[in-house]
Amino acid sequence: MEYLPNSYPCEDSKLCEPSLLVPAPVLWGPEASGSTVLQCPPLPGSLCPRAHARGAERAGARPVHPPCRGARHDKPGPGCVHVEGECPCAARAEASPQQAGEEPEEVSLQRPGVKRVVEVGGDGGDAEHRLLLLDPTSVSSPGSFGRTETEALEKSGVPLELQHYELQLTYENLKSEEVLRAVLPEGQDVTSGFSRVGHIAHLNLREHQLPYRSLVGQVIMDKNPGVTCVVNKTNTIDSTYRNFQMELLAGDGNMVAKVRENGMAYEFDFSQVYWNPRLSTEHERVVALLRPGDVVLDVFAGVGPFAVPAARRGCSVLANDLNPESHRWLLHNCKLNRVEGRVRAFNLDGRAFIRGPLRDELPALLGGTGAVHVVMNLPALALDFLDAFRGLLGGPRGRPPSAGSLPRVHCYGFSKQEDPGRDVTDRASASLGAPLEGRCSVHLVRNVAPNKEMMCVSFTLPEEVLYSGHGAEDGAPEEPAPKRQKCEDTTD
Ligand SMILES: C[S@@+](CC[C@H](N)C(=O)[O-])C[C@H]1O[C@@H](n2cnc3c(N)ncnc32)[C@H](O)[C@@H]1O
Repeated sequence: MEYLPNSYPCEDSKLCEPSLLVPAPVLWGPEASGSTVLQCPPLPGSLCPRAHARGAERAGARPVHPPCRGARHDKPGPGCVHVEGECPCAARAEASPQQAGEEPEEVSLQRPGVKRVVEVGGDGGDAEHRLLLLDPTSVSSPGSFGRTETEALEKSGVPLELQHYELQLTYENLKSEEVLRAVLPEGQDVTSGFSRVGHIAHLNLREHQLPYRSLVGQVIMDKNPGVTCVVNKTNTIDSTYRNFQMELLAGDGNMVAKVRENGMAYEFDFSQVYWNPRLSTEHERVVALLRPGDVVLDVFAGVGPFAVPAARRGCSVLANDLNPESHRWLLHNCKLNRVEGRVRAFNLDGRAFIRGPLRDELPALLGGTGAVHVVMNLPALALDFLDAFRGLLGGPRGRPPSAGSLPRVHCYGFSKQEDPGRDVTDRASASLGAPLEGRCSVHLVRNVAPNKEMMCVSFTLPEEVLYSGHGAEDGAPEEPAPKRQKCEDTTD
């Protein structure tokens, strides 16, 4: 692949039209019988690492391409074979199809705005033949075809030969990684990975990428239909409300996102509240535990991803959040999903909510027919809030005989310990003042960072905690939580 002299976009955030000359392998065949010519063009290693790697693996050697360059991604990107122990990224490698012994992926050239089947010799040329353009990153020789493809070609009488075809690509036809690789200084991470919340793409650029932030933002917006706003998260997170601090890289700056999760619609100002698309499975898991008629007490409700679907399932919900913006959008989302009749929303500190509205309602709720679930998703701090349940319904008489089943608590916590399950169980026990071992279940929610897990510990609130005569003082915790704290993890 060769860059034309005018093919480089300018380096100051404005892109001019780059164009590339790409010798793409071509499948050549008569229209009817599909006779095919395949010939391997010389492939430049930097642009087709997969093809090189595959050849090398076939020959029993190690891949010859540089390991993947993405600084942060969950799995190797296109054209990238992750080399365990060599990749600079923290990727949890998934075997490539080739490594897993599967058929290689689609071999025809797939690029936006490029026709895969072209006339031979231009319009009015050879009426007998058509060219099928192949992806040079997948096909380097006839041996690149998988068994199914080879059999199909043989069956159609297509000889295995490759032809060269010169293809002129413009900015429109390039993928974001290719554009960024062309415009960023050599050796620079080509990070085009981002998370998406509605129309907003959010990145987490590293220090050395910041000089190119506007350029990266523009390319991501151009290359991803529906993205009209690109922001960069700064490395700090406001620990009180868990919303990101962010700067606008490209686009209209409209921060009000509209998303769907597990069949529910949500709207919120992404710059003001917490929202994490990676929690959708966890929200679904917990909501699946609920039955119509149950009661949900959501202490750190955010904009409603537990509360709204729980209400839709037929539960009554008390949902609380300290952030006035979360509270506002929670009310909005209840209306949006027509469940406002089942949700009562509060704007209190979690401890005040537990020792206020929750305590007031609990005796009546425990005598009811439905189960009572308490959800506490503030993983950095929630385990510490469990002491608010000590002696919550305590008194000289203890538990009244008429009290029904005790509440089921689902409390989240981060752990960096070798045994995160034991760690969160021990911390929950210490906070409650009662041992939970053997009386709880622990669920791994997700890996948040290297050596950092998000866990959920679920248990029935022990009677000796709820009805003990010695309650934690009402109001503020004994040691006030820091107002702001630095957090290495910017995703929660
Ligand atoms: C990690 S988010 C979880 C939000 C939502 N439950 C979810 O699953 O997406 C934690 C929420 O707790 C709220 N919060 C933080 N500190 C709080 C406190 N002391 N009391 C009540 N809510 C608090 C934040 O505003 C944020 O919305």
